[in-house]
Amino acid sequence: MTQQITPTGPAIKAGPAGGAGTAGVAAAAGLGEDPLRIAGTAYASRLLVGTGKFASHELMRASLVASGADIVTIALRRVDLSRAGEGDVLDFVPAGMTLLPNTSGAVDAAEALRLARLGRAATGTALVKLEVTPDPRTLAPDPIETLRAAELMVADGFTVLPYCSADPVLARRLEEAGCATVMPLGSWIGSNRGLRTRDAIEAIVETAGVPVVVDAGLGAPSDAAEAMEIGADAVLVNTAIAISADPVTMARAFALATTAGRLGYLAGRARPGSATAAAASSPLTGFLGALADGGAGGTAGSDAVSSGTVGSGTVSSGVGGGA
Ligand SMILES: CC(=O)[C@@H](O)[C@H](O)COP(=O)(O)O
Repeated sequence: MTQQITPTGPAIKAGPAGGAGTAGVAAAAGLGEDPLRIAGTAYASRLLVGTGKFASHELMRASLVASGADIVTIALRRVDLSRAGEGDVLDFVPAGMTLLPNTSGAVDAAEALRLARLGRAATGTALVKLEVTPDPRTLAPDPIETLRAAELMVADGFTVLPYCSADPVLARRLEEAGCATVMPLGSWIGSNRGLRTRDAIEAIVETAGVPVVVDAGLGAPSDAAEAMEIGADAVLVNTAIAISADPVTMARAFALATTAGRLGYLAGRARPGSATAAAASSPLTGFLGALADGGAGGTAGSDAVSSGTVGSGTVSSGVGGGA
């Protein structure tokens, strides 16, 4: 069962075939109270998934279920907008998932808007993942046309989630234009090269007032964890799941990694220390000496003693423990 917490707002239900779904990993990890909020709707899962490149619709469906995702993006160009035929890809999106139609293939703002309007008419959702990628080599988002399209779409009543360059200035402009998220790229779509834009993503995260969803290029679960650890609100993954040897297991792995990264971020990660010097994990001075002064005795290596605290709890460590 997917874990959309507030099944109201702009989200629509997809997939007449329905499905058992899977307990959202995020919910299972106790993150039900830490939902991802997009345009007033809360979602338990912070992993968004794409639907391209799967070997079959059935495998796609099983992978979506395994991902625990609440939001699934689908290229409007792939959808039979007339809904005339049987077995359209939409029929394999598990019930309960929120459809996020995308304008993949659009080369300018006008085309993106046209696609988005067709999609809204066919699916009933005002949510749109804006993609304007005129360069067939890199599929890099066109920042100028993306901003232009975002302004047009917002004015037309869409809830706009734009795929964009990892550029803090552009991200701010998209937010000012009324976008519901920003979705900076980790690396080129389908490249599986991971978080090549890490520094820029960190800069975006620092100032963004809308959710930051790292989209594209995340090639391994650890890439998703890294993006979440630096404060991204969510990640979107397609290729790395779809073309893996076992997409269902990989979907699950990305779900776990996304949750792990989020927990790491919430826990407040330790800052990296010196590159040239260690910092002992256990005190090296004033420890055994204090015991001797207090007359507690104890030869190193004999009794277990209490040492220090971790968080709020006292932990026990054997005397003579190293760094
Ligand atoms: C599916 C989608 O919306 C794209 O933005 C993109 O395909 C995701 O990137 P990867 O395929 O690299 O995960």
